[in-house]
Amino acid sequence: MVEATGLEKTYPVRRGEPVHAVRGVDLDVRAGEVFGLLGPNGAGKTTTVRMLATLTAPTAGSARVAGHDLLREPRRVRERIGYVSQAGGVDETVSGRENVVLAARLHGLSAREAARRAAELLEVFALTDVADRPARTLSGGQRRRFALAIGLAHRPELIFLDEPTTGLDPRNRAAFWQEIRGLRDGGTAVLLTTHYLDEADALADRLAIVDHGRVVAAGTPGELKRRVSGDVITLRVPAADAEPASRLLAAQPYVREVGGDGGGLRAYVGDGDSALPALLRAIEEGGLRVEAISLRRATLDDVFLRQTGRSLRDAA
Ligand SMILES: Nc1ncnc2c1ncn2[C@@H]1O[C@H](COP(=O)(O)OP(=O)(O)OP(=O)(O)O)[C@@H](O)[C@H]1O
Repeated sequence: MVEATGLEKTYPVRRGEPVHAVRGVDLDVRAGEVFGLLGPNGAGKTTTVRMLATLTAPTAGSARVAGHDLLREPRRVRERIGYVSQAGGVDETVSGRENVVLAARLHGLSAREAARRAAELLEVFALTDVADRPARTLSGGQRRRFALAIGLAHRPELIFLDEPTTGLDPRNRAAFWQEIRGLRDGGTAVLLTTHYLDEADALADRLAIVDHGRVVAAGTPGELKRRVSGDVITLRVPAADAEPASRLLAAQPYVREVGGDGGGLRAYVGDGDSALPALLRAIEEGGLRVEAISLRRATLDDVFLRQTGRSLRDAA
């Protein structure tokens, strides 16, 4: 669905250094999958998606999108894709239904076909009851679902969703994830951007983690987490003990990698349940003090931490 090679985007800035928003991104999104671009604010996710959706021209690189060359056949690409921006693109002055009908008409459906398609989508997204209210009276969750229906009006093979659940409450988010899974199961490929770790983990079949305009890791959530190792032991020690504690951790045969500082040292281990008591013994024998210790499974944040040295939570 998407094969991108070396995509770059540089924005010229008046009286300033140009901004290298995207610095050489390769992507491969297959039919029938939800693909996630995960990264902090400003990582270049929106710019990448806007390039793939023909909305802004790449400075360098090439891509095939939905079977067509992005640069040579942008109109063909546009016919086959849908795009839902962060803002959502719902016209507030008319009803939700009219929004969907209008989108279908714009893509060349007849008035009758457009009405039928709109009714179908409103049913799928449980919007029929609120479809004829002015769009400005809709809740945030309803508005998001209308934006999705608008993006799907012309039955695209691939839909781009930019931060689809930002601002939704947890219940609406979970419901929206189900809608997105439903799209995929119905054969529409989905490329979405997110800065939520749990969203990428729960929703993406495969993902690329982006930072400063580059892909720093890519794979299924499971593969990425396995790459980090199994479990993470986090220790808080007094500042004076941070250096020796870090050395002591690194010297343990079952510790694969050490990261962080005194505020939160991280030891990546294969099997946390057996490593934890061994580590506690080693610390005691070393005469070091520990203020807090915890064990958890590796998350996508650990993948990001390992690749960039920062936590996605702090970076976002
Ligand atoms: N039109 C523009 N002119 C100059 N710089 C821009 C422009 N659009 C984006 N940028 C810059 O490019 C970088 C990447 O922005 P982009 O919106 O792609 O990131 P993002 O990962 O989608 O983040 P967010 O989630 O905050 O939208 C940022 O530093 C941003 O300020």
